[in-house]
Amino acid sequence: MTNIPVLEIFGPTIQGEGMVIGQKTMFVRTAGCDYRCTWCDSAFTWDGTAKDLIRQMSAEDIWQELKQIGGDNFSHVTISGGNPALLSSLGELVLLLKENGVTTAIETQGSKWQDWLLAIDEVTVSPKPPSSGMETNFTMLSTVLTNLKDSRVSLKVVVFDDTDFAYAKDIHARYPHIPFFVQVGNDDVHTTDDTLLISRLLRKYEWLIEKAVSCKEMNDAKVLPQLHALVWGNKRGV
Ligand SMILES: C[S@@+](CC[C@H](N)C(=O)[O-])C[C@H]1O[C@@H](n2cnc3c(N)ncnc32)[C@H](O)[C@@H]1O
Ligand SMILES: Nc1nc2[nH]cc(C(=O)O)c2c(=O)[nH]1
Ligand code: SF4
Ligand SMILES: [Mg+2]
Repeated sequence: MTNIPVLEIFGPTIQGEGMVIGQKTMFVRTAGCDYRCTWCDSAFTWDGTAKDLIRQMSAEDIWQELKQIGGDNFSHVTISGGNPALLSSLGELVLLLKENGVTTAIETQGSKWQDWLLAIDEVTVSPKPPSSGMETNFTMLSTVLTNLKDSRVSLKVVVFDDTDFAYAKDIHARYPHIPFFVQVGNDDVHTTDDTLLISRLLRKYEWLIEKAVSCKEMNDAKVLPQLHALVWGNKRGV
C-alpha cells in the first residue's frame, strides 16, 4: 500500500535535538500536521507550499530509498513531520525497520496516539508553549505519556520567552519522572544569513541556560540548542 505521505528522506546526518542529540540517523519527514505553530521550522509540511513534492509511498518504498541514500552508513532512523502520529499507516514502516535491525526514533507533539508508538525505541514528545499559538490538550498528552510508561520517552519544550519558560516549568512539574529538555527557539526560520543566525541562536542559548540554572524547578532539566541549526543554519534536508 502506498499510503504514507512523505516529504523528505535524508541522511545520514546527526540528530540535532533532544534525548539522542548527536546520534547518527536518517530522517523520514511525513506531510501533514494537526497544529499550525507560528514559528514552525517545517511549515512546508502543512502550509501547502510543498504539496507538489509529497510522495505517497509504501513502507517498502521508503526502506529501499533509505538504503539507496544511506548505504551501509546508518542503523538508526528518525521519523518526523509534520505530525507522524496522524498516520496509522506508519506502523508498517516501524515494523519493517525493526525487522532489519534498524533502531527508530520519533518526533511528535503528543496530540495524537498510535499503537505503533510502542514499537519506537526513542519517543520525543514536544508539547507546544504559548508562543506557538497552540493550546495543549492535557488529557490527550497525559494519555500518550501514560501509554508510553514503559518506553524510552522524553519531553522537549521549545522556549522563546519568559511565558514559554513558565509553561516549560509547568510541563516538567506535571510529569516529573520523564526526562525533560528545554530547547532554544529559532525565531528566524527563513534567513540564509548563517553567520547572523548562528550568533543569534548562541545568544538565545546563553539566555536559556541563564534562565534554567537560576531556577530550582529546572535542577534536573537538560538545556539544548538545535545543534543542526548551529552547523547548517536553516538549510533543509540536514
Ligand atoms: C518540526 S517538528 C515535527 C514534529 C512534531 N510536529 C513536533 O512539533 O514535535 C520537530 C521539532 O522541531 C521543533 N521546532 C519546530 N520549529 C522550531 C523552531 N522555530 N525553533 C526551535 N524548534 C522548533 C518542534 O518543537 C519539534 O520538537
Ligand atoms: N539534524 C536534524 N536534527 C533534527 N532533529 C529534529 C528534527 C526535525 O525536524 O524534526 C531535525 C532535523 O530536521 N535535522
Ligand atoms: S506541531 Fe510540529 S510540525 Fe506541527 S506546526 Fe508545530 S512544530 Fe510544526
Ligand atoms: Mg527540524
